[in-house]
Amino acid sequence: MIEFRSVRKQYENGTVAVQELSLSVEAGTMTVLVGPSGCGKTTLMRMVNRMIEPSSGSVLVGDKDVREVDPAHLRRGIGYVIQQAGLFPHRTVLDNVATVPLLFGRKRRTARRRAAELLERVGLPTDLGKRYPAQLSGGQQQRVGVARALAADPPVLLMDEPFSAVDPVVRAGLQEELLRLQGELGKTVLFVTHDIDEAVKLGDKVAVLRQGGYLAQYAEPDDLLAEPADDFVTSFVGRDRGYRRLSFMDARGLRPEAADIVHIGDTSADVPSRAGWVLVLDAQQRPRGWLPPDATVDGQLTEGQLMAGGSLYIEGTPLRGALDAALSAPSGLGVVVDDNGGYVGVVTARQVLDLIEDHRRSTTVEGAAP
Ligand SMILES: Nc1ncnc2c1ncn2[C@@H]1O[C@H](COP(=O)(O)OP(=O)(O)OP(=O)(O)O)[C@@H](O)[C@H]1O
Repeated sequence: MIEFRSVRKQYENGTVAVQELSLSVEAGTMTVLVGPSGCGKTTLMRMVNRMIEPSSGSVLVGDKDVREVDPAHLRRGIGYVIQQAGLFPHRTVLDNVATVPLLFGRKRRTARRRAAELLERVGLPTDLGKRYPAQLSGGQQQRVGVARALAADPPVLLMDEPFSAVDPVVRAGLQEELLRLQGELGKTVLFVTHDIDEAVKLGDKVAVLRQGGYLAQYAEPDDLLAEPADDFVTSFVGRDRGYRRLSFMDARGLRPEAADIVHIGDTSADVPSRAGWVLVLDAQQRPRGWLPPDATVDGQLTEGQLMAGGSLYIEGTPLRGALDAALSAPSGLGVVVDDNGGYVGVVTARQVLDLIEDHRRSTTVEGAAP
């Protein structure tokens, strides 16, 4: 869908921003360009919508060389999201988003209706539409930027460090939102960041660039963490890559076990005689916390008597969450819940590690020469 064929960019002052570089982005997938400052990410991205022309080589969008397409026409099919959202400060949020459908000749009322739909789609309450960009938080502005880029329903989205100006918590929320949106819309996305964690979280594939505009590696996130191509990529992906790979590891084979349980409101007579930790659930079977082995229960069990639990692991999600649940629980037992937050069972860190070991053995055997 997007293809770079031996593209090279040398600026007039002699700087070579991109060396002869080839890579292709499959339709409906998200590729993240990542690398340190000045390695040519933005230059490469801007060649797609002809904001920058390559010195040699070619860029294809949907099998067409972009040089053969009129830039205005080309850009209609390519949404563009930048850092700080780039909104018009003197137009309301709704009108910022409606600008694009208006440009395409839609009637004002239709354009506004479409804009309101898009605001909802990116997770913003529609009444924010009446405000001006300065009256929104950074994260909300970024969402408006995404809504505006989607307004023409373009098959391709370019996103240049869209989330780097917001704090880490808001940023994590925006990333989740983008993954959800992408799951619904299936755009072909090229996303630039200098943050490797963001890259492996978002990308179906990740292109690591290094200083001087070289492509160091182009791979799926799990492969990038498992087998960095060289020392540069190894140091760029960071030290805890083994742990981070758990984010991609399938939890099939994990067998939660039954814990000792009681419910809020139970009395001391209901609490099992025990040497170990007891998990406390509410009436909807949702975990509320733990009773330590030596705790005594006076009268009815209340939330005030509990020790806070660790993170909860949602059954079926990647193994990283299971290990985190086990390591963060005071009991050492990671609580497994279903999609609705209902108690399923518990797992220990040992069980998770054994499963990882099994995965490793089976992939080594599969990958071995016959
Ligand atoms: N118009 C220009 N004229 C000359 N050199 C430029 C121009 N634009 C960018 N460069 C240089 O080209 C190289 C690549 O820049 P580019 O902006 O593509 O990198 P980047 O990876 O996006 O960096 P950052 O993460 O800091 O935004 C840098 O050395 C930069 O100084």
